[in-house]
Amino acid sequence: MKGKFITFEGIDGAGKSSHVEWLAEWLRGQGKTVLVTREPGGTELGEKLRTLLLNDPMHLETETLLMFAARREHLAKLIEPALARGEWVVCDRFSDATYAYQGGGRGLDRSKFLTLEHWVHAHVQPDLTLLFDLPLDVARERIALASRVLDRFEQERAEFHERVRLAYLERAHGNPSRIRVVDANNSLDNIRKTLEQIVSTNCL
Ligand SMILES: Nc1ncnc2c1ncn2[C@@H]1O[C@H](COP(=O)(O)OP(=O)(O)OP(=O)(O)O)[C@@H](O)[C@H]1O
Ligand SMILES: Cc1cn([C@H]2C[C@H](O)[C@@H](COP(=O)(O)O)O2)c(=O)[nH]c1=O
Repeated sequence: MKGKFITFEGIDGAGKSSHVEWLAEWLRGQGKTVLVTREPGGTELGEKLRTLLLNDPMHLETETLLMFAARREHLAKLIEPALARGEWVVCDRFSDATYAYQGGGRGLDRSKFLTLEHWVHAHVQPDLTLLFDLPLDVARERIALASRVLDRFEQERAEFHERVRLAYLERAHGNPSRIRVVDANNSLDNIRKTLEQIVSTNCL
């Protein structure tokens, strides 16, 4: 049977990464072979681009093009071959993040996003996207509690992150069959029950 492509999305600190490995293990328990990966990153080149993207100031269009360059490499080297082998791919962020961060957060012209999306992966879209949604102040509190060094995006002002959140919700509204909004202002256990239910209903 064909593999599925599942992506995780949400504002910084929404709690995505706390569930990516968990979902992969749960799917393995259902007999699936699962590849876990992330964006920007996933490949050797993509991880180098990630370091630049998360640390070096750059023009908005440079940032957008590098996100899609990393994505092109990721699709060619990891995602498409894994799906072709019948494996499942669980990816921490994908193009919805460009829509939300570069589009919503920074104001990139939507037609430029659509052109790049069409060029780079018109033929591949996630089967399911889990959008972790929660109020910004809760996400900020979680990040503060984790006391980690903040990257270039995490250092952005609250208004930037509010715009990112709204853009994600707007994208979900426009793609209701692919993007499922998960209430991330909840316990890990409750979120996991929700994920099990969504994935079972939509993918298994
Ligand atoms: N449901 C939850 N309740 C309380 N704390 C949580 C919950 N989920 C995650 N956290 C904590 O919040 C912090 C951020 O979580 P995590 O790294 O999973 O978020 P993220 O969405 O992947 O963030 P980023 O995109 O910035 O990497 C971590 O310290 C994590 O332990
Ligand atoms: C794919 C993608 C990512 N970003 C931003 C969003 C996050 O702030 C960082 C990645 O960090 P994480 O801890 O792994 O979530 O990159 C973006 O702005 N645009 C994108 O397309």
